[in-house]
Amino acid sequence: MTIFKALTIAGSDSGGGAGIQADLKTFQELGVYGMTTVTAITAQNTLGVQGVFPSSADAIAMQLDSIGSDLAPDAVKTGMLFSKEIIRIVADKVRHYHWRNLVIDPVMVAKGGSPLLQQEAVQSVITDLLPLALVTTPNLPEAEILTGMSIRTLSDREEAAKVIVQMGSQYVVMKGGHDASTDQIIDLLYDGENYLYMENLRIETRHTHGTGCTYSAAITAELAKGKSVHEAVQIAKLFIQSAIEDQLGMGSGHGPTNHFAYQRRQRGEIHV
Ligand SMILES: Nc1ncnc2c1ncn2[C@@H]1O[C@H](COP(=O)(O)OP(=O)(O)O)[C@@H](O)[C@H]1O
Ligand SMILES: Cc1ncc(COP(=O)(O)O)c(N)n1
Repeated sequence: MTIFKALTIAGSDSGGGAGIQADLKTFQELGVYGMTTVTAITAQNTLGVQGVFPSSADAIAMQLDSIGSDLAPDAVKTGMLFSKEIIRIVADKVRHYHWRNLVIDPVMVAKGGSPLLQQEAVQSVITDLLPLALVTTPNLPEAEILTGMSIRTLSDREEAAKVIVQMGSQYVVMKGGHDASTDQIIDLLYDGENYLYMENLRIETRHTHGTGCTYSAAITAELAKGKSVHEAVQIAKLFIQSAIEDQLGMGSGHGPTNHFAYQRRQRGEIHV
């Protein structure tokens, strides 16, 4: 049996719902061997981010070299990258090791409002990282910051996706969870030619900590197994829907999603 390997380059979330922890749980649930490069340690729980401690440049470069020189990942994702310097190192190593199947989740702000990317680093995401990306997964506020556009209508979303593809990402998944004006959540997948809309009813819950991390990790895991981007995104969508729907109810703030739920559903242990 071949076990495929995926690498997450992201921040650690002590609360276990987002970041590296969400990514590894998702890889494991989807049958993919997970590896990590920790870009920062965050002290974090369901109430917010209490501290951010970026890793040193050497620590990041050496983790990437340890993996690159021995354990060739089949797919790679990035999450919290925090600074220009970290982005530059990551981009250099991705190029050096010829890592394909790169998923960029352009994490900027935690749900509670704490910055996870310095403002001055946004331009580095655009110039250093997006040209290397197979898939970029911005939420609506991130898409606005990357493109400088105000995104109100569906045609604004299409236009912004086009701009992100022009910046170099081959595919864009624009996540619609932040559009509070409707009960219908609309994610958009753009491949440079066609737009695919994926719609679902908003699940009423405050437990959405780590949704973006989990979704992009599921896409990465499926790409590692050799799935096409369209197949990977569709499986990831089912994964995140199950994880949001089957609530764990942990913590007194915005709790984690349920990484067990997708497999439990596949095994028939829970029903929609
Ligand atoms: N309340 C919800 N009900 C159903 N799906 C959701 C909900 N919130 C987010 N999602 C889905 O979770 C994924 C992450 O979306 P989003 O919350 O927009 O991104 P982020 O976590 O990066 O801010 C998307 O596929 C989105 O459609
Ligand atoms: C270390 C870390 N990385 C990313 C997020 C974003 O979380 P979300 O997936 O909810 O946008 C987070 N809160 N903490």
